[in-house]
Amino acid sequence: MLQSRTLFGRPLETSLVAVDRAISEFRAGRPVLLRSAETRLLALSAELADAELVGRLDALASGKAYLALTPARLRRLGAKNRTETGILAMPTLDLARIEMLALKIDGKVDAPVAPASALDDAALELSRLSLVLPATIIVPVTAEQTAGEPLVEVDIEAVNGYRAAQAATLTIVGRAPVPLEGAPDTEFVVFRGGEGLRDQVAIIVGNPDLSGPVPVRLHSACLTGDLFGSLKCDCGDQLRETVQWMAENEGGILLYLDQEGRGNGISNKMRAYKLQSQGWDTYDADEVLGFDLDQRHFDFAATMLKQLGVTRVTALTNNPLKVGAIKAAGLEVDATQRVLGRPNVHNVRYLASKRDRAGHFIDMDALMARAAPKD
Ligand SMILES: Nc1nc2c(ncn2[C@@H]2O[C@H](COP(=O)(O)OP(=O)(O)OP(=O)(O)O)[C@@H](O)[C@H]2O)c(=O)[nH]1
Ligand SMILES: [Zn+2]
Repeated sequence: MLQSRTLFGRPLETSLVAVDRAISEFRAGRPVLLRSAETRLLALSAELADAELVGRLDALASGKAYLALTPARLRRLGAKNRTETGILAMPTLDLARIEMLALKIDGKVDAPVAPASALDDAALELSRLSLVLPATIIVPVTAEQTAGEPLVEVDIEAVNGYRAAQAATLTIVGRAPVPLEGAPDTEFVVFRGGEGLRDQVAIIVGNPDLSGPVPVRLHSACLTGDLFGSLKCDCGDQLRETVQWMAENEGGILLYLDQEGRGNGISNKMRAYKLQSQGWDTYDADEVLGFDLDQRHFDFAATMLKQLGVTRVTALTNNPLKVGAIKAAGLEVDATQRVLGRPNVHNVRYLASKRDRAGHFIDMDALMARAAPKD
């Protein structure tokens, strides 16, 4: 067994390292070997497959290959009211068919959809962790068939336990004062681990009183909005206005979380934006790509807060999901406070969709009173 071997006295493989390796391999468009006690299968990202590799896997598959798809994608392909992951048999692995089912806007289910196994679900979880499209080509294999291949192998439990294990290993790796415009008394604290593929940052503004409810904002990364002032969303305004508000009041903590695109990653967010430019709303666009309303988890953010000594918070958000997640993770939420962005012609539909489809507490009249001069 791999686990009993060591590297300079360290276990050669921990489940976290195994999944990290599997993510790298998966993102590079290579098959990963997923194992349960009974079954072994090769999992390959549908988005990254090419004809040559698909041909080789087809030779190995003896007609037993299939494609695993999320309920969201299956609904978009015409499987009405689908709520479970499903698989479509691929007696021959055919790249054009894979692309039709996994990627095309006008794709349609063209064969019966069978229930997925726990291992298939883990294969899709691997694609989500890898921030590629959630559609996975699967080839069941025997140990003999892959003997000698330098495959990265990972257990189903390791994949399913990865997010929790990442949250449990969160550690502060650096902290320093970073004076900000309008908030000169600010400290950045960097944590290793958590969600996404990068480190997380806590921005402590002023000197919040940790014995009382601390004003806290969980802010998911938005490259376009936060950095470039994109007019398509409200993120940049929310980010800067929150920091400003904290600096002008009793301080607070903003967690800047590596959850670009509601956890879908920047490439999928840009695909969703392309669909939005063709008329889809923010949630329907994500569904076409195979994603649920929201991919984010916030339990690791609660762990960051606990490590900073916070037990009670005033949550600065309009998103009920964030409030629920902080409470579920064992922190007290004393109050919530709305974070108004600025509406403009480009983001008003997005804001209305958040209110109507994801239950965000957004008062459109209060918001419209703040219409930005820049549009
Ligand atoms: N998939 C997808 N993600 C988007 C889109 N527009 C913005 N985002 C992402 O949505 C997330 C917004 O996160 P937050 O600003 O933390 O907040 P929120 O969930 O809207 O809740 P609030 O706390 O009320 O702001 C960011 O990760 C953005 O990158 C979109 O059209 N599609
Ligand atoms: Zn944004």
